[in-house]
Amino acid sequence: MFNSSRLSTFPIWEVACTAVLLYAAWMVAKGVYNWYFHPLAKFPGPRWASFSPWWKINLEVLQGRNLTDELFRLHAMYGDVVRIGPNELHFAKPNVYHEIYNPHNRWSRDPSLYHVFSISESLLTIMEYPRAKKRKDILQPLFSRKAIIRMQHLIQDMANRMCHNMEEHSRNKTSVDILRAYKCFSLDGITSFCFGTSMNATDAPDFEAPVGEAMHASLPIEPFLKHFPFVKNSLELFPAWVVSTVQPQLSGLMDLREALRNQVKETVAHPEILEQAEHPTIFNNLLDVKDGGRPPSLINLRDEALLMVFAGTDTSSTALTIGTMHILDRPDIHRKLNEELLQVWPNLSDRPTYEALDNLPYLKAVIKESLRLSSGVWSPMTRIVPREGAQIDGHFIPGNTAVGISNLFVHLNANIFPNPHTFEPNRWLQSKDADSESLDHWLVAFSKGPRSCLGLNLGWCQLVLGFANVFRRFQLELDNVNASQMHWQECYIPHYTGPELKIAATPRVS
Ligand code: HEM
Repeated sequence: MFNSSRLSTFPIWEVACTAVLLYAAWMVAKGVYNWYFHPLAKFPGPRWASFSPWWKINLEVLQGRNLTDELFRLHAMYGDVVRIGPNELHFAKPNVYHEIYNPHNRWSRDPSLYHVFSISESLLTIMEYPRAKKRKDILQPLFSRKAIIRMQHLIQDMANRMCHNMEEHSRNKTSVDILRAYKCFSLDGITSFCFGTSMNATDAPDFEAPVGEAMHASLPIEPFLKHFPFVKNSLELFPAWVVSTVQPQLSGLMDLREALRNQVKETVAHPEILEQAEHPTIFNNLLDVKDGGRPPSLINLRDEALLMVFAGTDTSSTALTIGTMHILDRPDIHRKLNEELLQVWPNLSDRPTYEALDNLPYLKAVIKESLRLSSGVWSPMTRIVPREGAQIDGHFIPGNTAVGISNLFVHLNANIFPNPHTFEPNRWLQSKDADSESLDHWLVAFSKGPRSCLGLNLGWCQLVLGFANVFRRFQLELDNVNASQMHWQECYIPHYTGPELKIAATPRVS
């Protein structure tokens, strides 16, 4: 029988206090070890950063600041290598980028950064290289340049739908929120390309598509979930409707999750759907298992699909937005781009091919400059040094250390890119003598090495068709906002937090 008197005599407070004290003592002992005896003890950096992970939690979660802003300050104080965690180093010299992210380094991803992106495994979140390579080899053929050229009509179709919605704005005499427009364009392009079904976001009035809005709303939670993974895992335990009721701004995201889960379920139950589809999707590749291997689980397939959406939507739309805002701020660049587009696209009712547009040198320079200033991922993409250790920037780095360098340290380096904060496409056109290094070597928005972007060709195609369609088909003017007012927060990728980016877009007649 239940004995309540036994419970009342159980010293619950004493046990709790002892547990807290033991935890605190363990933290202090570990902190002291980290300061004085850890293999990274000789590397400079803020004292509390090496003591415990709470230095980063305080900066990113409690103060809500960008780690990369702090990194620029720290490197100015401490030099080229800074210890920014008990087990983490950040480097500042651009050439170190190619020491860490290069084809020969098969280093694992750092789970403490990447675990946040999915509950099961997807290409981005498989930490070890050999298993990631297997998954990448399966998906790669779908994302080759040849495949993108073959399926360019899918992206052009989304560009048409975005332009129709912009025309609607013009008829209603309202300006277009260009960030939202590009997000919808990228989202629809990726979902239609990867899964064979579009989310129809480009058709949403004012480009306010629930899925796009939900993705935008969910991103600022990333720094918190990164440090407190159990919260992310417990979100998965609740049905979608519960999460949507408690957090209504996440309802679009839950819808997307459900839609992809149902699609995956349907596809697995009826694989003949794949044969009937108009074009191959990631599911054709993932479910086509050879050599007696096992296909990924349902949840695994859903997470792979979700990650495609997250990896490709914001990265492409941020580059398009940053480029567009800067071009409209600079009449000389705007004029030059329009003149070039007019040459290959003289008749407005034609649609030049992706290959023809991709051959335009000035458009290419505009895209590279947009990628440079948007930079793909902002947070240092940490990798784990193999057990035997490695030489980086002339230092011996012990095995199992997390190392990284943010893309921003390459793209904003004034020696490589003079006046780095200025949008200057011409810098990509200046001829170089045969011996000098091409500037392309320093364009790292898609990262480098074996874990670099799978969707590079698709992303590039979205930029080419996005810029070409918007600038050729519309006369554009900034509506009471300019490029210097843009504001971005680091949530692994840049997340927009500034004023609405409104553009008056009038359809051209010829
Ligand atoms: C302008 C557009 C894009 C940029 C700048 C970009 C940038 C990047 C970067 C920097 C990484 C490395 C991330 C890391 O190591 O932490 C990455 C990886 C990845 N990206 Fe992209 N991306 C773009 C578009 C896309 C698109 C359209 C897709 C697919 C739909 C995509 C899918 C992926 C995937 C699956 C990975 C993981 C690759 C691996 O682990 O091997 N990306 N991307």
